Amino acid sequence: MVSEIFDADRWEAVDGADAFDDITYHRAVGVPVVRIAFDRPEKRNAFRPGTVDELYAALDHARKQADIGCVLLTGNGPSPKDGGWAFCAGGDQSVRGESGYEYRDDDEAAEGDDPLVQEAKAGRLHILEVQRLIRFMPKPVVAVVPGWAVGGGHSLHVICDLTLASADHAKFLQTDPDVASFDGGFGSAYLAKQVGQKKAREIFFRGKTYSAEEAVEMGMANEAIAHADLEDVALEWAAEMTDKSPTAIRMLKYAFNMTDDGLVGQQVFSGEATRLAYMTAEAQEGRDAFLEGRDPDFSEYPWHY
Ligand SMILES: CC(C)(COP(=O)(O)OP(=O)(O)OC[C@H]1O[C@@H](n2cnc3c(N)ncnc32)[C@H](O)[C@@H]1OP(=O)(O)O)[C@@H](O)C(=O)NCCC(=O)NCCSC(=O)CCC(=O)c1ccccc1C(=O)O
Repeated sequence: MVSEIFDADRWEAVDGADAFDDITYHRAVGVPVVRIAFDRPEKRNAFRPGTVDELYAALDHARKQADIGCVLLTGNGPSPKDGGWAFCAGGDQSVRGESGYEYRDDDEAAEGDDPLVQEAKAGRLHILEVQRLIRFMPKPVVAVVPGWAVGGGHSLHVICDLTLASADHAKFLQTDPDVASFDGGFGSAYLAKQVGQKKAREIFFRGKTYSAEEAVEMGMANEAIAHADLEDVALEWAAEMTDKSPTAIRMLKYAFNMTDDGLVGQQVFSGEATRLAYMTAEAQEGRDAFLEGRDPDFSEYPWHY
């Protein structure tokens, strides 16, 4: 069983996904959507360095699939130990070393036997690279939260484009300051854009647990959904989004990002504008003129207003 609320008839494993230990990776049947899930339910889906490597690899694979328009990011469950549900409980504190999270025991570095990584047990904080991948991915990423979203797991739901939460089991909690960690980027400052400054500071400074309904009310989740229906509804939302124009959705995501992402946001949006411009006959005339060793003739192309 992948997860109790996973409908095996609606998904098939992505080729090569069986190489993953800490996540599962599926593609929907008949809908251009993938499902990536943390698969350490006995640890409330906390991530260790290898989990982050796998998550990055799956997300990057999904990013590059031209026939995939939406990613669902979730956590498998329940825990076989106590029946508890989790989206993700953040960094695995049991492998936290002095400079970050360490590869230990069966958690192998993606680089294989790289002696620098293995011998030095270099600490990793590369969940931030995953955050950036989600942010800049040219398609919506939906956090599907079936249980705890805590610490770095809370930050992950914040960075996702949408959040759907189990009305029965989702719980949102920021423990970063309890374990002397702080996500000073999207996890906090972008959260404040969603829920307002006072509420974001309360979430971090107080460390109170919020329900799905409260998360919706304060603007950091889109909808609270009956637990048994959570994945079906997430797939319905994804199907709606992927029926729309890929270019429009991509440009909208980057437009929403741009106001908060400074020059990098402008660069990403503008890069896509350049791609669209390259598709015009006008741009092709510029290229062809260079290749043919002549002056370009743009006289046929209007100065649009
Ligand atoms: C999530 C809890 C609130 C759930 O509580 P409860 O339902 O009572 O279950 P437990 O019995 O506590 O847990 C069950 C089982 O899971 C293990 N576990 C849970 N969370 C973790 C974890 N994070 N690491 C390791 N293990 C975990 C727990 O030990 C139990 O195992 P047993 O073997 O059965 O005993 C509660 O569990 C809880 O509060 N968990 C800790 C949450 C937490 O503090 N997370 C870390 C926050 S810091 C972080 O995520 C850093 C992320 C990061 O990399 C980063 C990097 C750079 C800049 C910023 C960041 C950033 O902060 O995001």
